Amino acid sequence: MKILLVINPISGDSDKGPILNLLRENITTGFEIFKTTGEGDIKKIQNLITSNEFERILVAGGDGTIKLVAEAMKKQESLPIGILPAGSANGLANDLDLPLEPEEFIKIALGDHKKSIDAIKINGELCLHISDLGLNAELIREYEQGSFRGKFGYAIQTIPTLFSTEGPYDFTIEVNGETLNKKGIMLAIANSKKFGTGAIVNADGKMDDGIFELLLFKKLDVIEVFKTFNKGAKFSPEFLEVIPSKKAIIKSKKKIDFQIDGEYCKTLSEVEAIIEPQALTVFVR
Ligand SMILES: Nc1ncnc2c1ncn2[C@@H]1O[C@H](COP(=O)(O)OP(=O)(O)OP(=O)(O)O)[C@@H](O)[C@H]1O
Repeated sequence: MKILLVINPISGDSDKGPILNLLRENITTGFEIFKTTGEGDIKKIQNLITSNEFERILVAGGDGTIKLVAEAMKKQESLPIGILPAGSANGLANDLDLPLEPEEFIKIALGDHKKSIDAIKINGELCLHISDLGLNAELIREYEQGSFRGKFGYAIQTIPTLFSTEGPYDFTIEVNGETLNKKGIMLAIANSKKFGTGAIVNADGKMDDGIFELLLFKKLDVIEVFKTFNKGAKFSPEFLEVIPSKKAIIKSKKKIDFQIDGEYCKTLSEVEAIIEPQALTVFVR
């Protein structure tokens, strides 16, 4: 079997050496390695895929690295991806219920049980997991500018960001044939049940149902935020409104911070989201 391994050396601030050693023990036929550099990776991965006959791609990194690979495969037949969770949050792996022990996730990534999952095309970019406009994107912006990576980095940025947030924001949402005017501190576009941190905000969301959910968070409420640790929690409609759809256009007069799959993008005032059914195949338990 011809395998390409894409490794992100900086993701999750972790040493990928132990994963590499385990892969060498498990794949006796060898594999090609591509280390991401943060510059032009999509094009380079695309060239590698088109000039080789790989049968699967293993990805050692976080959601951002999986997204690079997914973007690289957009124009050709998609290869199945074996996820080796090695990011700070590993939101997609978490949502797919992949284990975090290298011996375990390598077994799955080299196995033959796979499933197709949807993606969301947001302003032309792929979102595999969850994106949002507002508070969480502000937090990610501060985190990326800070000097700490990993979950500690997120935690340390939370308090100052909560105090300096520019929300609440006024959103105009064209969805399901209606135009809605809504106010909120954050509007997420979710293909998954959870945020990368594990907070369960969309318990009914499925990654293979051909729809996404718009999640409008109306205000900060500590009790409701604590409920996100609990799988079966029902949120107050004063805190969270859920709008399932296949397509939405979100507008705001004020430019708002925006993130896709845990990566800060920029501030913008219009977002178009369209579901891409079965965009990606991944190995699962
Ligand atoms: N060698 C490198 N140096 C700097 N940046 C890199 C390098 N390789 C990849 N990147 C950048 O890393 C980002 C992807 O990181 P990824 O999301 O996989 O890890 P993470 O942020 O630690 O994890 P998570 O998304 O799970 O929180 C991309 O923006 C990519 O351009």
